[in-house]
Amino acid sequence: MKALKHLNKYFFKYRYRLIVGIIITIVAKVFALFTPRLVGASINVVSDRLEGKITQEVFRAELMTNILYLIGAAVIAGIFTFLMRQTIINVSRHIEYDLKNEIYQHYQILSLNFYKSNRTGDLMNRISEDVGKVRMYVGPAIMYTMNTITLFTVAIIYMVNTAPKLTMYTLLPLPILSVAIYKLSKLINKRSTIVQQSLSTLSTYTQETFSGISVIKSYGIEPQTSTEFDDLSAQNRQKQINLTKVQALFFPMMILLIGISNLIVVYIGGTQYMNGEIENIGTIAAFLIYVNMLTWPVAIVGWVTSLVQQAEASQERINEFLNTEPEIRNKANELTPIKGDIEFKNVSFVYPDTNIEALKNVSFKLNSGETLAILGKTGSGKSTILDLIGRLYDIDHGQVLVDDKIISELNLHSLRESIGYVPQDAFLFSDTIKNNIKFGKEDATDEEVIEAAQNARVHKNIIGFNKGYETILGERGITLSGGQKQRVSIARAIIKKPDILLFDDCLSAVDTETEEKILKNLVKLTKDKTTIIVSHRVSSAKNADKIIVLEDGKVIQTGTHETLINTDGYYKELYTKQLSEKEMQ
Ligand SMILES: Nc1ncnc2c1ncn2[C@@H]1O[C@H](COP(=O)(O)OP(=O)(O)OP(=O)(O)O)[C@@H](O)[C@H]1O
Repeated sequence: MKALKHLNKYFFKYRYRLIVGIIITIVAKVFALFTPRLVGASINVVSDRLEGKITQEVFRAELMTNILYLIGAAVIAGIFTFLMRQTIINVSRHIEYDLKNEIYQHYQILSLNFYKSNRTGDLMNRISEDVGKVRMYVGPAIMYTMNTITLFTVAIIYMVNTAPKLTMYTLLPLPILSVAIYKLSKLINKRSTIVQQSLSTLSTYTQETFSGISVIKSYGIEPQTSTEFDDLSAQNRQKQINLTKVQALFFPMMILLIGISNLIVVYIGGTQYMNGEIENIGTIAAFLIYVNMLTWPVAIVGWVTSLVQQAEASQERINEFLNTEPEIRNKANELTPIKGDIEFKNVSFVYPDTNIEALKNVSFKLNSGETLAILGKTGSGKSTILDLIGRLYDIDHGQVLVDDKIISELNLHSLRESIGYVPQDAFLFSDTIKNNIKFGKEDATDEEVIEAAQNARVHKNIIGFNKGYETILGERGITLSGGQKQRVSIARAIIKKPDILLFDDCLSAVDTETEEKILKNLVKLTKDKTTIIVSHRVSSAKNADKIIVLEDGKVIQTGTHETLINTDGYYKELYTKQLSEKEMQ
């Protein structure tokens, strides 16, 4: 129960509703428990009449009163049972909502490393499946426990008062039932977890095949994927059948034990009545109803125990993530306005998960408003430099300075707010093009959206679509070409008018002519902004104030376009190669 302590703050938050819920539960059960007594009393009236102890008038009047009480008690019990669900189950839904939000907020502040070391499916499971299991503890488990406690207390007090010996015999099979149900529930849970896992394997496989359907079709491997699906599906079927087997035992077991209890009441109760140990025949009828009313709550004790165990395991998994500290922490509470000077001083960086040394002793300085181009072969560390400027990782060796301050001492929000970042793989949400661009600046006007799209030279493409800026992208919408995606992503970054612009090889999918035009627009837009352009093309780098060339994490060349084309090395070779390619076009 240690892990579940995390929920106490929520119980406290909803304490009044919970208390009302518990009172309502008690009232509902107390009224429900009038039924057996009234039925018993009615049978006694019948028996008295048969024996001639009461007149026909008294018989009628008493029977009528009992019937009216029965109806009244049933109606009140019904209303309160409805209210009981409305309060306790509603509280569990509120707590489920709060817990999901808490987990989501925490996910948001965790660093990239966390996302790399945990699978997305796992993150999603903990926020949905596990929270769902915890809710079962908060709602049904509490409600049924209260139910059982009330039923037992009220019923047993009455039963012991009327026939103590019969009570003892009647209740004998109930603990056996509870233990049996507990064992069965555990088995059911174990097998349902196996079914869940197999279902998630099946859906992950299906989702992947659908996402990669074009690759599957072009390689003509549909038959293989069908066979694999068939195998997974067959495994799933077997697991479902195994689950059904144990589930099918649940009700027969209950019926068997209820039957035994009924037999005991009839046999022992009957004998005692004949011996005169029990005065009224109605007591046997009342006991029969009590036994049937008590069986379900007793079975539930077993079920609830396994619910609580599952909730405990789920909450432990949730707590594991909630207790994960974000690696990147904001150390400055005050906002720090950013001007845009950037300096790397002997920076070395090793990716913690792969141990790859992506940067080795890198140094450069860029004044606010200047443009830096970074070139180099693939895997040479270019994107890593941009990641470090956005402080997606903290470094161990050297210093990254922004406005002459160590980056980790700046307010994290101010830093990221001042950066417009265009990643290598443009990621667009399944939303309208307009909203995708506005993502960079939520309160942007339509004019601003259009201006940004024009500067990224994607406006004409957008108005060519039937719904223009309202066109939906993504799975249920249209698919943009690689170059169009890159340009929407550029529009998203420039609409923010940030002080620092980072372009990570984001023109690779556009032709050189469009690249030229976009770069021209960018020169205007980035005049007073610090800009870093990562590229494989000299054409993207030639107008930069500074150029650095990376190889295997080290800076191997620094200069301007003019100095570098006159120096033997990577840049000059690339320039000559790309110049001749251009001439050949
Ligand atoms: N998130 C990461 N986790 C672990 N290793 C990484 C990560 N990102 C990059 N690396 C490794 O760090 C090295 C530098 O990668 P980086 O992405 O900075 O190169 P790049 O110059 O931008 O390459 P490209 O031109 O192909 O984009 C590579 O060896 C890469 O495998």
